[in-house]
Amino acid sequence: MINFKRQANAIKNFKENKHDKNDPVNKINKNAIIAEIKVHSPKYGDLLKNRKELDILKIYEEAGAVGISYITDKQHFNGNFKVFEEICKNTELPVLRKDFITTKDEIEKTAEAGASTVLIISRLLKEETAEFVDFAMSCGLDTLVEVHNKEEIEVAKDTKTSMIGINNRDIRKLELDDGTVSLTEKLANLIPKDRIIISESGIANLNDLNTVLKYTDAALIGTSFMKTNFETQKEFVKSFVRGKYE
Ligand SMILES: O=C(O)c1ccccc1NCC(=O)[C@H](O)[C@H](O)COP(=O)(O)O
Repeated sequence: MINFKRQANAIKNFKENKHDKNDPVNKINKNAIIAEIKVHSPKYGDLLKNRKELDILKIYEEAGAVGISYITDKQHFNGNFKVFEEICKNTELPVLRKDFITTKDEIEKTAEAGASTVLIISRLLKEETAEFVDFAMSCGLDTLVEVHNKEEIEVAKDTKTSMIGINNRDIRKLELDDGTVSLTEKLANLIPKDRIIISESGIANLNDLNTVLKYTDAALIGTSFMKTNFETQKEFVKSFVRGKYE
């Protein structure tokens, strides 16, 4: 029995059943998309625009996302941990907490909130990355270890993480760069195939998506989904979930 609350399992299941015409869900849901409820972008400002996070959650669920991401960092992304808890409570989908985690207390807090996955940034935790992954796993969480260059991939490979995320943006620039999906093309082949690979950030359209999905198992998308207005958001996200797969 697949536990869909576990992000790594959900992505594997999505991939394995992609071509199964008898599976009523995966017949139409072709691409594994982690959809981010992103309330603020350092570059574009307010992205929520008077909408409610839980309404966006519903739209993402109905559009067939494989998981949900939420940034709890307040300083740059205007995140709110209480909202994160509400999101976890109100969905059967696995939820990823994105933040600049540097303490084990924050990992425990993430598990207590009912999240599936916690982001572990190798650039931030350096030689402590493996220890933080082990700790998160002992709390029952999946881990997404984020990398942005070859050296960070080496760090990620030395951990037990099930998922490695290539961030197409340089997080040090706090999103004032647009990111480039060519980074995923460049780095994905350096990651062992026994890990689930996720391309994160800067995926703006179906061309970008098709590019990253040639190399990865899933894509994490926030800004372009949030910039679409409420009326057309479901169809827009659906177009990414069902998009042409080469
Ligand atoms: O990625 C990080 O290291 C990170 C850590 C803490 C807060 C935010 C962080 N990055 C921003 C994002 O997570 C992006 O919003 C996400 O990857 C979606 O990207 P985009 O589609 O370009 O909005």
